[in-house]
Amino acid sequence: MEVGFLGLGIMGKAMAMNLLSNGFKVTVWNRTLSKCEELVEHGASVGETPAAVVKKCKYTIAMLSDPPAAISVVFGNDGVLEQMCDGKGYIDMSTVDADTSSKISKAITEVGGRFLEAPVSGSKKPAEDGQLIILAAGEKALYEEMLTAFSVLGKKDFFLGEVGNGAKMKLIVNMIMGSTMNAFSEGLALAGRTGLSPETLIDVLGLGAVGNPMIMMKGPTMLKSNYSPAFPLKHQQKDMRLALALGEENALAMPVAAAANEAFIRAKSLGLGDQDFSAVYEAVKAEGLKQ
Ligand SMILES: NC(=O)C1=CN([C@@H]2O[C@H](COP(=O)(O)OP(=O)(O)OC[C@H]3O[C@@H](n4cnc5c(N)ncnc54)[C@H](OP(=O)(O)O)[C@@H]3O)[C@@H](O)[C@H]2O)C=CC1
Ligand SMILES: O=CC(=O)O
Repeated sequence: MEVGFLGLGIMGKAMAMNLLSNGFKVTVWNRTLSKCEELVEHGASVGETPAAVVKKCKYTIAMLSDPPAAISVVFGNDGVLEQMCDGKGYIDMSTVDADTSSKISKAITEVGGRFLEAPVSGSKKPAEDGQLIILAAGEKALYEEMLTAFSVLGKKDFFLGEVGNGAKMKLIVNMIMGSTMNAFSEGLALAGRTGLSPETLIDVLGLGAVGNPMIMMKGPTMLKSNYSPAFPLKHQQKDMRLALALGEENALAMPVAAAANEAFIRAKSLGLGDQDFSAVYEAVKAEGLKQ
């Protein structure tokens, strides 16, 4: 199977690499073209523009940072739409809101193309290990044609119906993740303030129901102030913002998520946007010191 791949950030690079090592022919493009080099060493071809990739490939996957990036790669100069035509499939795996996804879907299908949104849950390591959870929605037949690729990229896929449902599910999952990370950060900070050992807190959590995989994996690195990015904090804040907008559209107040979003915004203003999202712990500690 030959696929195009647009966006070689933390996730896209790992996903494209997985496809290559499982026998797919992959043509890659990235805004910063130098990031294609490592993939080329592993057998990928390079498309000069998103349009060139779509021209060459029947199926093109995108993994881009946020709604403006997803929109610009489709609608911009030399963008996806310029070569989209009958029978070609576009699979957007970026985390965006349902409106962005619907706008892209409409434009692609209006020129005869086929669209699937397929955001993923799981971070850098699951992407490297082909263990993502894929939340697909859109054209069912295209979903079925992509199952071979999804079985390489993920451990489980869900087909959730109409365009927008994958985006919504992903934002809800990440809203829970961001809120949990904040509660955990406050717990670590409070343990420290009260003279308890944060390391012991993690041990205690690990023995009970509250010690989820995220806490157990991130806790020890947070205590070492190691925030090497697996999931960049700026993307987690984007997801909180989009989830809060989804809450507003559906008349649901989400004060816990709103408070977590504020903490991520504070962390960004401390220059932590490109660090791992667990760096919100630094913002929690800094805020605590002010009081
Ligand atoms: N990291 C993670 O753990 C997970 C991330 N996600 C989601 O996946 C997506 C990608 O995440 P991740 O790989 O971590 O992000 P990165 O920040 O590592 O990569 C972002 C990618 O988007 C590209 N990009 C950004 N802006 C533009 C633009 N205006 N035009 C064209 N390309 C652009 C970047 O290109 P360039 O290299 O030129 O900057 C890069 O290829 C995000 O939506 C994120 O929320 C989902 C699950 C897990
Ligand atoms: O979107 C991030 C993730 O870990 O999933």
